[in-house]
Amino acid sequence: TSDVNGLGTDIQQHFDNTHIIYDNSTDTTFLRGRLLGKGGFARCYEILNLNTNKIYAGKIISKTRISKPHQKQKILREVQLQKNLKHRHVVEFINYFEDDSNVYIILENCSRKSLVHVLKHRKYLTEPEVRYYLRQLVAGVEYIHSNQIIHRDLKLGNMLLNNEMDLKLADFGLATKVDFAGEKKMTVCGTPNYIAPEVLQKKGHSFEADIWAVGCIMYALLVGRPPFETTTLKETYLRITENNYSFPSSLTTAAKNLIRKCLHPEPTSRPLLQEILADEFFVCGYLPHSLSPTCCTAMPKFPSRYAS
Ligand SMILES: CC[C@@H]1C(=O)N(C)c2cncnc2N1C1CCCC1
Repeated sequence: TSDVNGLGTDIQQHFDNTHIIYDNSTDTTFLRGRLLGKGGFARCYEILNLNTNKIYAGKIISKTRISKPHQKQKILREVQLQKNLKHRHVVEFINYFEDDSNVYIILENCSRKSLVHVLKHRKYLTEPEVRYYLRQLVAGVEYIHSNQIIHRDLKLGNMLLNNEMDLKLADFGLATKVDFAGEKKMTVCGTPNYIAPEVLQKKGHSFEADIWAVGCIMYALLVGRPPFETTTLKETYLRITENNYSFPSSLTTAAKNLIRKCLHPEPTSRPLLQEILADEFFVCGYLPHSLSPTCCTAMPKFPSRYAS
């Protein structure tokens, strides 16, 4: 392939011009690139903005798949929630447009995929790495909660990494806006991965459901598997309602204590986001302010003066 638009042939080869996407609302032409994966109704692709030569991630949903009004509403609500959010640790919403056959959601590109991929390579992470990722996750969740939004599907697959290894919170498909102080949501349309007991039991839920998920994420990053994982969904749900999980002996006391607080069955007994960052786990251990991309595939050796 010749270097037609100065991108360099290594990137150029990802984009063939058989898939041209035109956004007439901004008079912008995109090339559709390689498939990144599927999420819900959407097929996700790298896409290249030919006006700016910048690469984005595009969620492309065929209109045939959202023929029923409530399905289109779901997409529009996701866009509505995400489009006004602007934070270093929340995926940036770029644009939404439609053509005859698809709707398009253009988002910030996260070239290093998600923490699912990191854990696939690494099995489990060191405590300093977990502090590094959790600090950014908590910052992003703090921001969306301050905008009255509950994410409701925090999980490793929605924790994406850009080229600089910054964590970006993604996928507001199950998110909801709290309309008044003290409002309790009664239902979720979809199945959250790290679902909290109060959501399962339809007792009314709010921001605390995201804290439960942060506890599940912290456990999964340190142990290499989720706290309530079993072979069937029914058994997993039973363990969640029974609060039945255990720690491997490898975990430090500070890590176990923080996870235990986040996984408290009573939502109001769980820590606030600010309390998580002030917890002994964070304060009494080394928190790297940057992480090499090699940590996606190999265990880092932190300077020995930073014990754990
Ligand atoms: C486009 C969907 C999703 C996403 O939201 N962003 C921002 C993203 C940004 N960059 C790469 N991938 C992204 N993904 C992946 C695609 C498959 C699963 C999640």
